[in-house]
Amino acid sequence: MVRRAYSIVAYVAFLGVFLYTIGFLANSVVPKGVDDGTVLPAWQAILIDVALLGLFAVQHSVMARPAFKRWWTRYVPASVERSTYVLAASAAVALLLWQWKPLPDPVWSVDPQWARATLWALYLFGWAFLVLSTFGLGHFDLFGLRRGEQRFREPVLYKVIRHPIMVGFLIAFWAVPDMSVGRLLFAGAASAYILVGVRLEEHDLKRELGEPYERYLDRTPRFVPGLKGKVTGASTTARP
Ligand SMILES: C[S@@+](CC[C@H](N)C(=O)[O-])C[C@H]1O[C@@H](n2cnc3c(N)ncnc32)[C@H](O)[C@@H]1O
Repeated sequence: MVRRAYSIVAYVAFLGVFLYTIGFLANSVVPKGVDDGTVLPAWQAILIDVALLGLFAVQHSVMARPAFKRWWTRYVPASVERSTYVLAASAAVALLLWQWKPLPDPVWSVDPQWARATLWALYLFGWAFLVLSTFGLGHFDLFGLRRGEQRFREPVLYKVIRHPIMVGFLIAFWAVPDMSVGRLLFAGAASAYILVGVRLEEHDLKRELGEPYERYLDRTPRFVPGLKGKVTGASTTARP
């Protein structure tokens, strides 16, 4: 009962932070957007923002490593491991949203109304696409509400690319009509983290899921549909 309540609290925390982030990066609806707040000297703002992004990256990657999971499930019951991970990630993002220092100088600003509307539509599409993708992998397992077994899955979007959730984030980070220096720092650093993070994830999944995932790596591109040819028996068996 207590565990159930804990996992619901973690999920609600994630949902709150997630929805706030959509408004934060759009500079609308929420009280403090990415370009709002006290403007500090640029070097100070950059130091603080990079530290906040770094904290999230360390939390997210270290706590996801199998060795770390083995170690801390000696202290945290395995049944709440995922919820604790979700809670820690939500706390790291909440801290970032709260303490983020703006660098509001414009980098680009798109003028024609139709282009602005298209970019906003793409922005919302990115968020919707990533939410949809989570359901393919088991939304409630991913966010700690249910404890499913770790097994290889290849739902529809994952047949086309290996990382649709990350593609959704990348679209949402870059599809923006008004790009400030601060927003660019966020998009650049978060994108770099995604490029590293997916490699770490693939490395772990190869070990955990074995051959089905190895074959999957061979036949399915990372981010861009069609970049790699469809699998042939030869490409799979040629792998040492
Ligand atoms: C936040 S999700 C991101 C998944 C993927 N990188 C993406 O962008 O869609 C991370 C979790 O998905 C799991 N995962 C990723 N690909 C998977 C697959 N094909 N089958 C099963 N689990 C997978 C990983 O083990 C990890 O726990």
